[in-house]
Amino acid sequence: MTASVFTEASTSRFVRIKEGDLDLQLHYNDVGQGAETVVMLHGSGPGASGWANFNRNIEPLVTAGYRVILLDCPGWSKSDPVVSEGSRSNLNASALKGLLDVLDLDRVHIIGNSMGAHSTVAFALENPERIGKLILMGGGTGGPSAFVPQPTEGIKLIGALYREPTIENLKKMMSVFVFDTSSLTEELFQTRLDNLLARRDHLENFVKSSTLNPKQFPDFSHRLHEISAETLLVWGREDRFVPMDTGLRLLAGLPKAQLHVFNRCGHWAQWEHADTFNRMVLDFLTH
Ligand SMILES: O=C(O)CCC(=O)/C=C/C=C(\O)C(=O)O
Repeated sequence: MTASVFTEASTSRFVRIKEGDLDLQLHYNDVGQGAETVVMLHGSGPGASGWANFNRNIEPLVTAGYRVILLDCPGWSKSDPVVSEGSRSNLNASALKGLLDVLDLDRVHIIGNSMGAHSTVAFALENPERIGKLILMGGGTGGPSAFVPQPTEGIKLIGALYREPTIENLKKMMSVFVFDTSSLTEELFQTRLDNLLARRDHLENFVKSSTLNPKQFPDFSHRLHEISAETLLVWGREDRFVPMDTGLRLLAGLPKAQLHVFNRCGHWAQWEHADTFNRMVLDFLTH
């Protein structure tokens, strides 16, 4: 398949996984072919999916000869619903392990966005032999911000949108999500709204999970030193969901990490600065 002809529909796949306590059908997109595989893990916003989070980042990797797997985490998009009472980071990590086992992939590079970055760290701690290089954007659970009160304004707006999924609440959340809101189109809002309203069970389960356990993403800062993988941290200076100084904490904790901070950038660095981000990722993976 050439990079220019792939679509969400043509790359859409389902798989049944059994991993520990999990017995789930997962949805993923499988794009391109190559000896090396890059897995992309999306964030926790309502209506998020691998495709929604990373649609600007797939083609350059596929063209460069990587296979790209976009996993929809349990409780998002076309994957099965779950209520998470414990660590959602570890639940996602188990789902990823189940998927890699079925696909017979021994070792992968992982790009994680926000919750996806928290989950990447959980996966790396549990399966050090299965990881190549890591790219963490706007997440990774390096501990609380020293400067910004928690929960941050963005995380509060995500909660409001989960509880009341209206176009008004979606626009409020998206208005602090990116730095340059003029890049947000009505089409993007509508697609996101359609996605999130299509799975009211996922919305209700997220609210239920957060009530059962408000700490869905435990702090791994005391264990970061165990991760020996080369790691690229990417942050937006104006991230109003997971503040930029969290990236500094990860930089201090991860022995082989480097940090890139984009100016004029919110919580969606891979989308707002897609071209530079894609070049950086390719350079990081190949050197
Ligand atoms: O609560 C956290 O620390 C994670 C928040 C998070 O993952 C937000 C991500 C939002 C998106 O990626 C999205 O809505 O597309």
